[in-house]
Amino acid sequence: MSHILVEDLKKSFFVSERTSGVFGSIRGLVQRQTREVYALKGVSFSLEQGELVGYIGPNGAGKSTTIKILSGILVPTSGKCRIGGRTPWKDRIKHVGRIGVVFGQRTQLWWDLPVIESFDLLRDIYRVPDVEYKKTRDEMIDLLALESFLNTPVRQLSLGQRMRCDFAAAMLHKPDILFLDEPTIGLDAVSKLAVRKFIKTLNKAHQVTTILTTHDMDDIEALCERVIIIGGGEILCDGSLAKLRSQVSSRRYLKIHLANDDFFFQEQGVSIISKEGRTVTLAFDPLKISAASLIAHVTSKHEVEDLFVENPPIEEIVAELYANGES
Ligand SMILES: Nc1ncnc2c1ncn2[C@@H]1O[C@H](COP(=O)(O)OP(=O)(O)OP(=O)(O)O)[C@@H](O)[C@H]1O
Repeated sequence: MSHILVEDLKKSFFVSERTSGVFGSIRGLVQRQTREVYALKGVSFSLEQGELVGYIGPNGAGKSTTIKILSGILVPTSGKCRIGGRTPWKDRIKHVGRIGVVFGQRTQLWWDLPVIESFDLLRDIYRVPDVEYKKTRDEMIDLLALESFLNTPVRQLSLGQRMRCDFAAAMLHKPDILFLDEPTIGLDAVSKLAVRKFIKTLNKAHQVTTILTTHDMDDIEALCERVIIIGGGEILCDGSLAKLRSQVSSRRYLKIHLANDDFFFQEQGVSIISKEGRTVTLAFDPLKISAASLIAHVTSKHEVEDLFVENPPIEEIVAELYANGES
């Protein structure tokens, strides 16, 4: 049985509309105009225990609405959602004991309290037995190297330190599901790598089913074998990064470092994307010309110092999918 099962989830909101002008304002006082906004238009997916999935989409796509429904904060307009055999918004109290949430943009720790006291408060809120609490807490302190700032008030921590504490806080009640919302936003390169390593460890060692929402495609490439893309309240693609690439285009790039400045090349299915100094980038369709024949063509006509075949960056693929979803 799937750990998370979502079937044809729909959610709409009614938003007030204001008519412009004085008459519009007066009419608005007596007769409120509303408009229905569809945040989710029938979203379906399922996740097995221990899966780590990237849930991505442009602004306003419906990511937060989905996560709020999955956490039991919002009730959908229609559709089904079962997590560990429970319906989140119906069994809310039991459900929140099974989930952990980390927001890159805000903390669940108490700003003025030392980190360790925030942890103790969370133990009381989630009613974690003391022996179990100490075991998990010490494991997290170790894994995330928190020892040196456990007695520092949260407001005095750097963003990287705070994020590590937030991860520990989310794990203290040993959830089997984690919702991560932009967990690396604003972090420096070293802290980003540390957070990604920790997410991987948690996911593998504890079999925590993890849904990661992010706009950072490096997070996705580093962490997710599977990606679900949502756009305009609908699922645009669900599968591996390889599937995602093949769904959009088979395009590849050949980057060439030339031995001298001159470059002239014409071939069907090949276009010159850029030429900067002696570095030329060609785009080609491997269904029309193989990388091997293209390289043979180029090297028969030009003296080449080095060359690489590259996939389009994942940002480019995702942007194309978002654009297709809008059209
Ligand atoms: N409480 C609400 N009332 C009215 N409309 C809402 C509400 N919450 C979300 N929406 C609308 O639903 C749509 C989806 O919003 P949602 O916040 O789920 O998107 P998102 O993918 O999380 O976007 P972002 O990346 O910007 O956070 C948007 O059009 C948004 O304006």
